[in-house]
Amino acid sequence: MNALLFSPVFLGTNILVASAIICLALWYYSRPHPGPGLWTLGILLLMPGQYLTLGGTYSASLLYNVLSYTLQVSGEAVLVIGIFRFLGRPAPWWLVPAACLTALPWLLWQSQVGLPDSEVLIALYAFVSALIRALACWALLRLPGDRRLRSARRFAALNFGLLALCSLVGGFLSLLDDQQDGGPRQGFESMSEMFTYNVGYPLWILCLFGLTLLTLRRFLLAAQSSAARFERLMNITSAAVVIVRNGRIVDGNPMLRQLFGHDRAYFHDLPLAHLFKAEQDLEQQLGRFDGVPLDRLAVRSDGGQFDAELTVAALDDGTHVAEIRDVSGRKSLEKALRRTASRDALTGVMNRGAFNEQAQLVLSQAKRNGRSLCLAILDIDHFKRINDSHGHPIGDLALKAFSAVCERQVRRSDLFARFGGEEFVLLLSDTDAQQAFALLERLRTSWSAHRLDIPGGQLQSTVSIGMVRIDGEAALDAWINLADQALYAAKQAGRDRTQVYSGSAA
Ligand SMILES: Nc1nc2c(ncn2[C@@H]2O[C@H](COP(=O)(O)OP(=O)(O)OP(=O)(O)O)[C@@H](O)[C@H]2O)c(=O)[nH]1
Repeated sequence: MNALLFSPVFLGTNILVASAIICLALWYYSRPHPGPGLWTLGILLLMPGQYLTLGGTYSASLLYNVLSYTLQVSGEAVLVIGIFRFLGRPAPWWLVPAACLTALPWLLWQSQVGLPDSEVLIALYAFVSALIRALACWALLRLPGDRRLRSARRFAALNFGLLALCSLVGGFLSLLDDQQDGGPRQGFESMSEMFTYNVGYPLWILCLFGLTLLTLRRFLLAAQSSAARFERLMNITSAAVVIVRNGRIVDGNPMLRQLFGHDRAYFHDLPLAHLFKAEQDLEQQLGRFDGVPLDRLAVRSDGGQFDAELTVAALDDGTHVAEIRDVSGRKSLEKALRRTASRDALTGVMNRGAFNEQAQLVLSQAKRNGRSLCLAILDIDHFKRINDSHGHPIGDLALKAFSAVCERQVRRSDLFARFGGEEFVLLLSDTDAQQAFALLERLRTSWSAHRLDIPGGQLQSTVSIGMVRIDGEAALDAWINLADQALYAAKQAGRDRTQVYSGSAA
């Protein structure tokens, strides 16, 4: 028992347990990168193979010997396959059956001689493992891969090379052991085992250290690459990016200085909210709107303001990353687009779509407040004749002039729009029928008095107007229809007049 407890074999197997734990940790922390998982598997195969040889000798059972041998060579092979995978190469799985098949010559020899010879098997294992370890050394030295891993690879290769040499020497010592007096020996009595555990295992620990170094170096390189990518991204992005801790700026990219016009020192420890106009409790908002863009008015060093989009996202170390984008160009474009979409292209007054939208609002507000409203449709008389006798461009000029005459006279709160062709609509807020009639008459007479300068003379025209007082629950279309009826009546009555709808809306 004492011999077992102090046996170097026991020490060796326990070193393998520790190695398996280390490789397991390497695998866990480097997932999903390949390599350490196979190293762990290799050691897990080596361990039972080694335990089977506990006590320094193989048993007389053939099955026991073969099982122990194949477990150990498979473990060595899987470990080397792990190195191939770590270096990003395809896994040479053929190595496992090839290593196991090396037991065949020994089995054949045993079948001839009869008695199993453990020292010869140990020697065979030593020679085969020397080959496998030499392959690991070659792979680490020669296989292409990330140049930045070169020094760590050389270190690991050196140790695997030395381990391969050690296996060779161990193998020869096993054969020497075999020449000596027969019979099972304890670990202390076997030269090969003494050599393996005194030289081989320290070298194995160095190999393990080499593999750990390689993995750590890969972590470091990955972190460095990610930091370099982040830095590059920060430098080329068109947005200001800041790191914020407790609502205060810790770091920012060059665009931050460019956007706000301050030097780098100004931003250090500055509350993020100071970059914006209304300094609401931004810190609270940061928590609530994680990753949601917020519209803010940002303030430059010269006091100038610009529309900014602020997006803040929490990082896992308790800090926030904030992206500040100058969106003033986009905002003014949006404004221009909105304006274009709601305006009539020829006259510049509101178009029918925008009128319908806004008129609905005015109607519902007036209903709530009990205010009076009037709606009128204005139609230039005999407009076809203008087109026919002076041409379409002059017709366009007349439409523009009519719009200008009307716009000059209506209030800002009134809605004036071109409905299409030579037809216009006017919604008068807070206006009773009398006031509306007076205004419409003023418009009508202004237009008939207007003289439009055209090539070869002046153009004069009249307008007919149909008006209705909005005094019920009917929808907008219904009021437009009634105003249209009044307009028709005005046209029928000889044009150039304002006709008030006299019937009931119902
Ligand atoms: N120049 C120009 N003409 C237009 C435009 N849109 C419609 N028109 C013309 O306006 C004319 C409208 O003619 P009608 O609907 O017969 O009306 P009208 O000649 O004014 O007759 P009444 O309304 O009965 O007085 C048509 O000749 C259309 O081609 C435009 O944008 N520019």
